[in-house]
Amino acid sequence: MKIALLGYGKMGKTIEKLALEKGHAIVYKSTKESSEGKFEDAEVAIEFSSPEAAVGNISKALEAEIPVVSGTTGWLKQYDEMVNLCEKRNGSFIYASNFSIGVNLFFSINKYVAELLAPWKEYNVSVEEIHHTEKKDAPSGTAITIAEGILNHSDKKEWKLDGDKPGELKISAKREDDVKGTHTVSYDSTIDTISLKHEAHSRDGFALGAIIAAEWLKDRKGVFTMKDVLKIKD
Ligand SMILES: NC(=O)C1=CN([C@@H]2O[C@H](COP(=O)(O)OP(=O)(O)OC[C@H]3O[C@@H](n4cnc5c(N)ncnc54)[C@H](O)[C@@H]3O)[C@@H](O)[C@H]2O)C=CC1
Ligand SMILES: O=C(O)C1=N[C@H](C(=O)O)C[C@H](O)C1
Repeated sequence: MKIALLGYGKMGKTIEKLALEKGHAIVYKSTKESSEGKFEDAEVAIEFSSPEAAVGNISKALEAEIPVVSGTTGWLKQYDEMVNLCEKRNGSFIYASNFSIGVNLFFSINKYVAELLAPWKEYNVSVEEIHHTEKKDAPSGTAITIAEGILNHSDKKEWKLDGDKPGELKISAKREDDVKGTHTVSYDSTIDTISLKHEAHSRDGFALGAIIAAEWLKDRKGVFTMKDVLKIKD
């Protein structure tokens, strides 16, 4: 598979390493400052850039009729715009806040536990995410997906960064040196705490999931999610 990497930072470089090991070719790569290779040679684009650059990068791929996998977080107010563009161009598009298989299983476990705990009002639920200090957005895209999974089964109305008012699901965001991504859901009562935790040990899981998504998307048309790719049913 011939891959274009839109964004060649920590994730772009990890994807390049694993894609080459799997026998794929990188035919184009771009950063904020420069690019190399021929974009039009790509069979699929994998986009991990920055919140400000994501919409431009995804549009560029869809306009060129190249299927695009996007993992950039922090731009989702314009998600519907990208879905509309994909439909207009009869293109192929997957966005996921987290491409790792473990986190996508965690999303389903999270929803199951939220439903199970819903009647037990003595437990107060909250979400915590910890990431490296270079991360631009807070809370993480993954924490937002987790919060949305809880809100469907909760009296709380909305998630809020550091929220502590009734009806707010609190998300705490911490930044520590080289943390790849740790997400914890806690159900606290005066008697005990129930915790669900996912801890990424490296970026390989995110990168591998994005490559699997690109392999799956390459010959399909439409807008998809990682649940489609991994055949996960909630
Ligand atoms: N969905 C997922 O599984 C994951 C998502 N992410 C997200 O991916 C994004 C990138 O993460 P990292 O690689 O760690 O960041 P990074 O800061 O190491 O790399 C970002 C890259 O994007 C490039 N870039 C910026 N503007 C660009 C433009 N207009 N065109 C092309 N390239 C441009 C930068 O030059 C740099 O090469 C972040 O939003 C992060 O939250 C990170 C890990 C996993
Ligand atoms: O910026 C990161 O590094 C990560 N970002 C994603 C997010 O915002 O959820 C996924 C992962 O946790 C790593």
